[in-house]
This record gives sequence, structure tokens and C-alpha cells, in this order.
Amino acid sequence: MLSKQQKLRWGILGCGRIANDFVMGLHLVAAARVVACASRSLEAAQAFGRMHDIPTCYESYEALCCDPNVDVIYVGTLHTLHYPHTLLALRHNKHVLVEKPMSMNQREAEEMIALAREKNLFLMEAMWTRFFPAVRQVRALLRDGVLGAVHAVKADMGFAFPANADRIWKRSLGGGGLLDIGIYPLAFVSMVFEGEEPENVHTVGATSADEGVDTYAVVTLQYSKNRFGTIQYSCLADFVEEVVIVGEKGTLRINAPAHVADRITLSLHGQPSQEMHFPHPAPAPSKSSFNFGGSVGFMYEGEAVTQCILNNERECSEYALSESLLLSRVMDSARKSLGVVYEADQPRSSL
Ligand SMILES: NC(=O)C1=CN([C@@H]2O[C@H](COP(=O)(O)OP(=O)(O)OC[C@H]3O[C@@H](n4cnc5c(N)ncnc54)[C@H](OP(=O)(O)O)[C@@H]3O)[C@@H](O)[C@H]2O)C=CC1
Ligand SMILES: O=C1OC[C@@H](O)[C@H](O)[C@H]1O
Repeated sequence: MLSKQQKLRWGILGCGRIANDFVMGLHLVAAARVVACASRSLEAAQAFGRMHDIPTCYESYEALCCDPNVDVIYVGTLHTLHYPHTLLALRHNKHVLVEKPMSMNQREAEEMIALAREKNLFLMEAMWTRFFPAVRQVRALLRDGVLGAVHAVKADMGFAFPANADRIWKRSLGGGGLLDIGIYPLAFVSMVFEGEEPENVHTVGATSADEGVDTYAVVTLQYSKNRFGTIQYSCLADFVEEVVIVGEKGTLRINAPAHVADRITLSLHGQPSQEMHFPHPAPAPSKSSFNFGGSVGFMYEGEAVTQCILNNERECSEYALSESLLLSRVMDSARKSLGVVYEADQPRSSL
């Protein structure tokens, strides 16, 4: 059992672009230490290790998972690999934080969660937006009932991804907008409705002519008592990226860019709007630089997961596994409407 006095020892599985940013965020977490990293090539792992002062570098993911000095593994590989790499780490008795989307579909998510529970290990999908102070403040305001009953939530995300962004455009890599970016507005809607199961999910959208991955969609979720969530995403155009929560007493906005929010705006009927600011912290000194905007905010997720594991919790109450499962179910349903099918959706023998 881990003690609260010791630092949590992180291992990084996959030394790609997001792993770089996550490690830089983790450097701001006092109770965390990155002790090892692994790549498919030793040279790549060593280059990553040098860049981030990581003492042990492995040329295989399995070797990292066998390291007795590692407590928790961050899975930062491609969508299609989250399932096998999470199972690999759990089977070696490591706690796991796995990048979003947790899996390609609900069936994979169920298996991952079942194994984590069987092994009594921590598991969380890296929905890092949930841990930003601005977003925590939104939850607190909603809990306090500032808006009264919520009628509707609207959220969007869109990027004009370049033609060479293979993991977005290639179906074999789990491409398409829903799993990569649509999941963020979906998680905001689910946050506001506190993980409630929608009664209906309606999806319209478009797919790419060559690979058949989803390029654009609007998904409307109908909740009990005629409450609605609507998300819109695009891989073809830059969207504003705002979350608008409409209640009986007014509107609460997570201002753009919502997935790395530093500002929210409360507009109550008959009152002047009130802006609340949550500036991002300064990054720790590093030889590297961030690949994605707002990535210093990984420190919030890193801190939350580190504390959960040091407190011997097996999931995080701010982003429970039941919610990941719900999102995977909604995304399966949306993909079915769009006609997007992955290899992982085919019947297969278990890994
Ligand atoms: N939270 C956020 O803001 C963001 C999250 N992400 C998520 O992070 C994950 C990774 O995205 P990103 O870092 O941009 O991806 P990269 O293209 O940088 O790839 C990630 C890593 O996957 C590993 N990998 C393992 N097997 C293969 C394979 N067969 N082909 C290619 N790569 C392989 C590689 O690690 P190695 O070579 O070291 O073995 C690679 O560096 C995705 O799930 C994405 O959704 C991405 C961007 C932002
Ligand atoms: O999680 C993400 O957020 C930023 C996007 O650019 C990236 O594609 C996605 O994976």
C-alpha cells in the first residue's frame, strides 16, 4: 500500500506529442515523480527521457509495465491502442491513467473497467478538462443552484486538422472527430447532467469519402423532463469552442477555448454579467515545449490522480468510470447513426 508521505512514481507508456505535454504538467505536481518512460524504440525513449529528466528508459511497453519502481502508468498512445496497453499495465498490477477516449467502444471500456476492479487498481480516462479550476467552479455553482433548473447545454469543438494528421483521418488509427474531439463537448454535457443516462440520442453528420471516418456531426441528447444537450464538432473548421448552460435563472458560460478554460461568465436575469478568471499557472522550467495550447493544465489532472492513488482510491469521484462508460455508449450510438465502424467493433477473441 502506498503512503501519503511518499511520491507517486509515474511511468509513461508511449513517448508521443501528448505524453510530452502531460509530463511537463506533471512536473508541477509536488507529490508526483516521473521515474520511467517507454517507446517502441530505445532511441526515442532515451530522447524523451533526456528531454524530461526521466531516469529509466525502456524500448518496450512491456518492460515498463514490469518495472517494480513504477506505481502508475500513463497510456499516451493512439486511440486503437488504449485498450491493449491499459490491459497490459493492469495485468502487471499498475494503476492506469489512459488518454481519451478510454477505448474504441463500450465493449472495450467494460473489459478495462472489469479488470481494474478485479485487480483492485485505479483506472481513469484522462478527461483532463474536468479538473481545471474554472470547470470545478462551474460544478460548484451548479450544485449551489445558481441557475435553478437547467434546461439545455450547448457545447462545440472544431479544428481544421491538416491533411497529414494521420490519427484523425485514418480509420485504422481510430480516426474521426467524435472519439478525438467530440468527446469533450459530450463530457461537458454529461458533467452538467451529472452522468445521467440520456433517454434519446440523435445524430446527424458527415463522413470522409475515402476512409469513412466522421468529419462533422451534431449530437442531441434528450434527458428526462425535456432537458437537452447538443454538441457539435468538426475536423474541417475551427469552432469557437464554448459551453453554454441555460437554466431558469440565467446562463453560465465556459468561455472559449472550453477544454482548457480559464474564464467563465455568469449572466443572471436582470443582473450584469459576472466574469470569473482562473489564470493558468506558469510552466515548470523544461528543455521541451508544449505541443498543444493550455497543456500546463495537465497539472490539475495529474494532481487529482496522484492524490486519489496516494489515498488508495480506485477511481476518481470527479470523473467516475461510470461516466466514461456512459460516454462510450453514447459514442457507439452516434457512430452507428453515422455509419462509422472500426476494426475494434468486429467480434474478436479477447487479448
Ligand atoms: N488531452 C489532450 O489535450 C490531448 C489528448 N490526446 C490523446 O493522446 C493520444 C495520443 O495522441 P498524440 O500524442 O497526438 O499522438 P502521437 O501521434 O504523438 O502518437 C502517440 C504515440 O503512440 C505510440 N504508438 C504506439 N504504437 C503505434 C503505432 N503503431 N503507430 C503510431 N504510434 C504508435 C507512439 O509512441 P512511441 O513511438 O513512443 O512508442 C506515439 O508516439 C490520443 O489518444 C489522443 O486522443 C492528443 C492530443 C491532445
Ligand atoms: O484532445 C485533443 O485536444 C486537442 C486536439 O488538437 C487534439 O486533436 C485532441 O486529441
